[in-house]
Amino acid sequence: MSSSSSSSAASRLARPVPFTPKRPLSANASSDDLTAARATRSTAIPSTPTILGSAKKYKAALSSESRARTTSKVKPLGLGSVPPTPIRGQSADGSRPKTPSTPRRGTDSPFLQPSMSEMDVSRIDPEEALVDFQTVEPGDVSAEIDESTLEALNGYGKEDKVLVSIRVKPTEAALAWEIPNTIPKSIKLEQQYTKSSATPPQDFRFDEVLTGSDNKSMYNAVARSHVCAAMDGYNAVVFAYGQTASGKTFTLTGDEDQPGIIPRAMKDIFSYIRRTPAREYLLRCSYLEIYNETIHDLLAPPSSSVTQPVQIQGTGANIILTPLREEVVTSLKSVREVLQRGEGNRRTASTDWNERSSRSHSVFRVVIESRERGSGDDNGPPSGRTTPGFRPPTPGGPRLQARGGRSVQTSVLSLIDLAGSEKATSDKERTREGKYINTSLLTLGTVIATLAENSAKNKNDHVPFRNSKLTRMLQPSLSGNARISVICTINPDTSAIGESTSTLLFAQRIKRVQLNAQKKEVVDTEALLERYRKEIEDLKKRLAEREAEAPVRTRRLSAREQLEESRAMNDLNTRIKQLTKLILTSQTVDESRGDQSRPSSPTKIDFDMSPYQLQQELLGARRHIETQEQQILSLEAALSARPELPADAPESEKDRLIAEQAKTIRELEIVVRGYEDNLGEPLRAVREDVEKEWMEKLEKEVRRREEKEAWADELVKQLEKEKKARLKLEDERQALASFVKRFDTLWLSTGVPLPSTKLNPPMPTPGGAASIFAERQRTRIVSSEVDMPTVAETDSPLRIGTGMVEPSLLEEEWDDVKDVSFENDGPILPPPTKNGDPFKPSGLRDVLGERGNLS
Ligand SMILES: Nc1ncnc2c1ncn2[C@@H]1O[C@H](COP(=O)(O)OP(=O)(O)OP(=O)(O)O)[C@@H](O)[C@H]1O
Repeated sequence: MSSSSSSSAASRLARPVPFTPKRPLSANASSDDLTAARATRSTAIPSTPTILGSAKKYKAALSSESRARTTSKVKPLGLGSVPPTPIRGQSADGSRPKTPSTPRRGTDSPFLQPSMSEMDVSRIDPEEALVDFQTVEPGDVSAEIDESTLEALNGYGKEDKVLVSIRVKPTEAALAWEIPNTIPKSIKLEQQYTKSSATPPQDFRFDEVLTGSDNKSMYNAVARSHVCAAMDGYNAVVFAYGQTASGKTFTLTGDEDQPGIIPRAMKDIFSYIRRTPAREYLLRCSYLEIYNETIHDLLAPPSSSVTQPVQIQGTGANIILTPLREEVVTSLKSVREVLQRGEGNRRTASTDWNERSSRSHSVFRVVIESRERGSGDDNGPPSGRTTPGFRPPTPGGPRLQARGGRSVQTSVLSLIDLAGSEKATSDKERTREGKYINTSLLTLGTVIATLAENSAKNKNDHVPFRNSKLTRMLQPSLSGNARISVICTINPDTSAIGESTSTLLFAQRIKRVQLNAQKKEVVDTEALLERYRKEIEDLKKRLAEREAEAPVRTRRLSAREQLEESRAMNDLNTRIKQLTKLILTSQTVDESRGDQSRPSSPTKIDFDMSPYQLQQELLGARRHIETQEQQILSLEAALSARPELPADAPESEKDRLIAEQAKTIRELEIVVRGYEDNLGEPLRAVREDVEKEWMEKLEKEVRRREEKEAWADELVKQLEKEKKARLKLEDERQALASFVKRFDTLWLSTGVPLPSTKLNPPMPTPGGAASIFAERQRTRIVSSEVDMPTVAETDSPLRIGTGMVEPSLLEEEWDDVKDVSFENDGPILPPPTKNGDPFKPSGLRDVLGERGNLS
């Protein structure tokens, strides 16, 4: 690069970039043209955002544990720094009292069983949690989100590709990259740094190429549309990828002067709520990091996060992280508290390149639950919507889900700061971390490459999501069900050409990944929002009952009991107020701007349900569907039983009634469909679990059977051999018997009386055939006990009683026995003749034959 071009490029890169409109029709289109083009491409945001969600089952628990780890510094946050919130009842050592979790459906109110209470918001004093979230980021006026901005931003909702942007870090050093004015949103290596000057440097083109330090324009260009998509019901993921020290954390978190994507996104979320009066919201945040391939919950107390790492459970797109703490946030103040706590727990360290390098991948997640506000939400207990156009057949008759019929839309916004790829460092520990970081980034690269290849060639090759925790966790999003924006950060120095090129190649690959994010409508009565609503309803009923009984009761109570009674009623009141405050509406967001009294309410949610619990949930949901179907039937009956309109009724009146009826039916269909969708996930999960369990059992049985068969074959063989050996023994016995008989006959024929001591019977001698035989048999039994699987007698094709084992020799063993000897087995002496003459040997040999015949 020449010095003049270098300086001009440097000034271009260092210059803050103004808001960059996305995807112009042509390189020189005016901004008005662009806005118009985007507006036509996008769908107008409905005044009532569409309903979506996935049924999440969880146990909720409010908790106020928020001890920061002492090992790491707290990075400055974009939301400004505030002193830690003092908490009433804090102990001397700074630890806060632990609050148990919310009782599950069907349990009594925590106020009736204080010791069992799992959700005690009353411990958080709103007065002590005061915060002015406007002071966090003066100048960034949330009112910027107006209808037209939203429409324009939502243009990206129609995209099925990942939004890929490059952010070039400002630098004082010599630049190796240029951003040509002629080709918009492109970047290329200066000619002089390409290896072969004959080849022109490659132009890398992206959705955005950003320079400078202005985080606001960066956020508007690459993340805002995705935050709005998440508020509109789509899952959305924004992540930063790049070499170490290239500016990922600066992009995601930022600093006090330039807040990054996370604080800006949270502010937009609250703005969105404020400008959406028709809906009410519940927001939950979680924050985790993947360090050396272990997932740590950054919001859990440090000790428990170390001892209890977060596990990824489930398969495919249905993964669950457990145990993972989620905290309900109701204001920017509570968000900031959560962020500060999580940031404090992140692992950072000084490396050769970055004084404060992230040594882990961090994921900040916001679960957004929302639903239409019911007619009874403002005054008195919510009673649900009365079906439009429906006149109940009986007073107070069927209503559309007074207890949980309104659809709840759930979406997740994930903001991810990946650890930076790096070379080996001078520090051993950093090098070890670096290996894990590089391996998981490599896996991410492979996964993206395979996905891109699959999309391009319409293939279905195996994607190695399971090769790292990061890709496993991102699997649902990368598989398509999320809108994704990736910001690839590069350091344009000449010293980092290799790393920057590799980042740009990664960015090019991810651009080819196909997405298909969907919204779906579900009726999720288990959603926390719904549970809060239900609990409020129950509590109000209890309070009303107590109040009605109060005049009679108090007359019977002692002074102390009266005091307790009034305390209990106070508790009920406080609880109702607190729960009501947790449910955000545009009205309460506005109120909280004014009185700043919304408490921060950390809530623990964990997702570890056993298959049994899941099945119970499933049964409950099924019963609910049946009820719904009954309701539909009775509603349809009621509709058809309606008095007909008089013939002379105006057409407009008829049309109105028809439209109302059609709407009613549509709503009922949505309710049922929602339940069916809702059931889909748990059903699949349960089926997969059951199938897996039975497949394992089956495989085990097959293995056992094969082992048994092999054993049985072995026994049969052994039996055959024993049979042969026995036959041989029998022959031997018979030969011996016949020998004795002939001998006796011969002796008798000599006329000499038989001596009183006859020929000794054959006895086993040590080392002889019988003892070898007994020894072999013993060894066989012992070895069969060791090697053979234990099989019940009834299982075995052969029965072997230990006491019944008779000595036997296998054929080859028998052959080994060279000498069959008997006790006193000396030479057979001829019997003396009557007159004392020696015996005639020839006759005897005739009778006996060769001695060898006996063996
Ligand atoms: N666009 C930018 N404008 C101004 N300063 C920047 C920019 N990008 C990065 N920096 C500065 O560069 C330094 C390193 O940035 P940062 O910590 O964000 O890098 P990183 O990619 O997150 O590194 P690591 O992967 O090691 O965590 C910080 O001091 C940051 O303020």
